[in-house]
Amino acid sequence: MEAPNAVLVMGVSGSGKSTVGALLASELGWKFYDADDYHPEENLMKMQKGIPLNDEDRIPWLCKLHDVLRRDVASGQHVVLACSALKKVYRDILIQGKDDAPLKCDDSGKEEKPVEVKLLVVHLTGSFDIISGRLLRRKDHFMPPELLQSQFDTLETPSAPESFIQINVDKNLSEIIATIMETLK
Ligand SMILES: Nc1ncnc2c1ncn2[C@@H]1O[C@H](COP(=O)(O)OP(=O)(O)O)[C@@H](O)[C@H]1O
Ligand SMILES: O=C(O)[C@H](O)[C@@H](O)[C@H](O)[C@H](O)COP(=O)(O)O
Repeated sequence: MEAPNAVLVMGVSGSGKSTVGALLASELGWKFYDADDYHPEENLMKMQKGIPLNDEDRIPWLCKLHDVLRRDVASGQHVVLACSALKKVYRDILIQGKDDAPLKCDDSGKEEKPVEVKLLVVHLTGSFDIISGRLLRRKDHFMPPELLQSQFDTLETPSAPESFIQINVDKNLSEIIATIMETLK
C-alpha cells in the first residue's frame, strides 16, 4: 500500500482502541482522535441504557469522523483514530464519506482539492473472555460491559482489499505498538 496518512485502531468495546491509539499517536507524533468523543448525546444515552447502536445512530457519527480525517489529511496532518468501526461499510464511510463525492465546496465556495484518506486499519482482536474481563475492571466509562456480545455480533473482521493488520489483545502494549510501527516502516 502507498504510505498511509491515517491509522484506524478498531475493534469491539474494551479491545484497547483508546489506549493503543493514544500511545501510537504519541510514538508517531501524529494527531489522535478518539471516536467516543464525537458521539452525540443521544448515542451516549442509548449505550448507557444498555441499548446497542444501529446503523442510523452510527452513520452520522462516522460521517463527522470522516470530515475530521479529511480535513486533517488535506492540510498534511497525519492522524490516528480510535473507533469501533465494526462493519466494513463503516470503515468505507471513514475513508470516503457517505456519498463518495470527491469534490466538495468549503465555506468560501471554492472547490477543495480531492483528498485521499489512505487508511491502515489495525484490528485489535481477542477472545470474549479476555475483553469482557478488561471491561469489567474498567471504571468510569459510559459503555456497559453487557453490550459486548452485541459488539461481537456486529463485528465484520477486515479482509482484502482493505489494508489491514490484526493484532491480538493478549500481547502487551509495547509489543502491539512495535508491530504497528514495523508495519508503517
Ligand atoms: N494490551 C493490553 N494489555 C492489557 N490491558 C490492556 C491492553 N489494552 C488495553 N488494556 C486495558 O483494557 C481496558 C480497555 O481498554 P480501552 O483502551 O479503554 O479499550 P477501548 O477503547 O477499545 O474500549 C483499559 O482498562 C486498558 O487499560
Ligand atoms: O459503534 C459503537 O457501538 C460504539 O462506538 C462502540 O463500539 C464503542 O465502543 C463505544 O463508543 C464504547 O466505547 P469503548 O469502545 O471505549 O468501550
